[in-house]
Amino acid sequence: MKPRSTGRNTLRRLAVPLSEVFKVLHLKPSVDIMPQVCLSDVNPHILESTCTELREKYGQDKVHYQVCDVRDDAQVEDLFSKAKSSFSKLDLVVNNAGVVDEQDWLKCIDINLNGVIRGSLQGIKHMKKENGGSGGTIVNVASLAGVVPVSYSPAYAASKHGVVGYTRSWAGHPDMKTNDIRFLCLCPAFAKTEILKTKEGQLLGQKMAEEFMKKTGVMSVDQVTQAFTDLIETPDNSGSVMSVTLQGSKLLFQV
Ligand SMILES: NC(=O)C1=CN([C@@H]2O[C@H](COP(=O)(O)OP(=O)(O)OC[C@H]3O[C@@H](n4cnc5c(N)ncnc54)[C@H](O)[C@@H]3O)[C@@H](O)[C@H]2O)C=CC1
Ligand SMILES: CCCCCC(=O)/C=C/C=C\C/C=C\C/C=C\CCCC(=O)O
Repeated sequence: MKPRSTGRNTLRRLAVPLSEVFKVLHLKPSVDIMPQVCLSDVNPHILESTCTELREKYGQDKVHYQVCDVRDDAQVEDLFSKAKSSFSKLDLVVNNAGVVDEQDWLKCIDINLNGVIRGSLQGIKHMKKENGGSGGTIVNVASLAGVVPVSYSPAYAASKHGVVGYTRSWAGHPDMKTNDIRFLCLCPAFAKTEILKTKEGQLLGQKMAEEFMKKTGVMSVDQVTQAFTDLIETPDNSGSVMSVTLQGSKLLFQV
C-alpha cells in the first residue's frame, strides 16, 4: 500500500490487530515505502506463517506480530501498547476478527462485537492527542449481515448490526473530530475465505445458508480488498459504511 494521503491521515505505519491481514484483505504494500504493521490473530499458526511470508518479502523489521484473543481485555491492551511503543504512533487499526457460531452465541458476540469495541477503544486511546497520538483511522469489519436480517445466523447478524451502529456512533462523537480520528465500516457479502467452512451445527440451517449463498454468489478476496482500499483512501469520510457485493461497492451510510 502506498502511503498516499487520505485527507487527514497519511498511512505511513499501520498497526493492525487483524486476523491474517495481508492474506485476508490482500493489502499490497509497495516495497520501497512499506508501512510497518503489527498483525494479530488468536491462531498462532496462521499468524506465524503469514508473518514469515511477509517478512521474507518486505523485510524483517516491517512486520511485527503478536498472538491475541480479542475476547481478553488484557491481551488487547498489551497488543496495542506494544504496537504503540514499537511504532511510536498508530495510523490505522483494523478490527477484523470474526466467527459464525449460533451454538456458542455468547462467544460469537464476544469476538465479533465486544472484540471490535475493545480494539476501537484501544485505538482511540493511542490515537488521541492528549496521549501523544495524532489521530488516525479505525476500520471495523462488519458484514452485509450488519444491515440485512440473516435467519440462519441471528446472533452473527446481531453482532454485525452492533458493529455498524457502534462505528457510526463513534464517528459522530465530537472528540473524534477534535482528535482527527476517523471511523469506517466495511460490510461485505460472502467472500471466499475460511469462514465459509463454518460447520452445520454453528448455523441455524445449512441449507438456508447455501441457498442464500447461491443467490448472492461468492466474491473474491481481491474484490473486498479493493473496496477496503477505496474506503480508506477517500478523504473526510468518517462514518462511512460501505457494502461490497458481486455487483460492486455501495456507500450505505455517511454517519
Ligand atoms: N468471508 C465472508 O464471507 C465474510 C466475512 N466477513 C467478516 O470478515 C472478517 C474476516 O473474516 P474472514 O477472513 O472471512 O474469515 P477467516 O475465518 O478466514 O478469518 C477470521 C479470523 O478471525 C480469527 N479469530 C477468531 N476468533 C478470534 C479471537 N477470539 N481473537 C482473535 N482472532 C480471532 C480467526 O483465527 C481467523 O483467522 C470477519 O469479521 C467476518 O465476519 C464479513 C462478511 C463476509
Ligand atoms: C448477507 C449475509 C452475508 C454474510 C456473510 C458473512 O458475513 C459470513 C458468513 C459466513 C459463514 C456462513 C455462511 C456459509 C456457510 C454455509 C454453507 C457452506 C457452503 C459451502 C459452499 O458450498 O461453498
